[in-house]
Amino acid sequence: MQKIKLCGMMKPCDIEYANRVKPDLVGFIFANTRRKISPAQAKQFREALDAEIPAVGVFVNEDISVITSLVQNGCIDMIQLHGEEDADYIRRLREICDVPVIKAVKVQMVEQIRQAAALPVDYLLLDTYRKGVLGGTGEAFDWELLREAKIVAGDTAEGELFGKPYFLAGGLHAGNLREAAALGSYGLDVSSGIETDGSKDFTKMVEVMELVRKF
Ligand SMILES: O=C(O)c1ccccc1NCC(=O)[C@H](O)[C@H](O)COP(=O)(O)O
Repeated sequence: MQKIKLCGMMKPCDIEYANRVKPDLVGFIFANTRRKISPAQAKQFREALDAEIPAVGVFVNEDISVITSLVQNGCIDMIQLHGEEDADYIRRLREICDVPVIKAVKVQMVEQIRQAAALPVDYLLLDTYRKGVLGGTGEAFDWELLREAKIVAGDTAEGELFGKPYFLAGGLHAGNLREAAALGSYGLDVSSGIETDGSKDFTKMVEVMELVRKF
């Protein structure tokens, strides 16, 4: 069954919703966007969150010491790098933090995916490129690029690209999830698609989870 990550938990009620709908992972944003939460909020959220649901900290070119402190304080269980973090940065981070790492790729061409897969990370997350926007665009990228990547990579393992399990992200919502799921990723990542007027929407979270659990 494909994993589902519900990203951008911003309020205590979002954690209550997550505990009820039980995604496989949730995301806490630490990058400078409207979804950013503080380390103190992350601590509170992690304590309130079902112990079986890993919390993924999402960062953009962050100081390694900031990430390390959040891991060591038990605020996050996984790391998602959403900026221009290179192999050297990731190696230094991994020397200190013994948790799984996801590298986001804002897909404009297949070669970017191949290069990201060569990094010392556990998972890839394919997201939408939009100039000047760090993430959470609410827009899908051209999935033809993913179909092309699958042919070029020639992986035999389900859910992998160039040997790495990958999440499909970017503009997913109840209306396009079936098509997205059929592309065969390891996991699906939804943020804007479970929001109304910029806040997480319990009804949309239920709808998305029910759909994904049926595929
Ligand atoms: O969501 C954000 O605000 C964000 C900001 C900076 C870096 C990453 C961010 N989101 C990371 C995610 O994993 C999102 O779920 C992913 O970008 C998809 O978002 P959406 O298109 O809104 O579903």
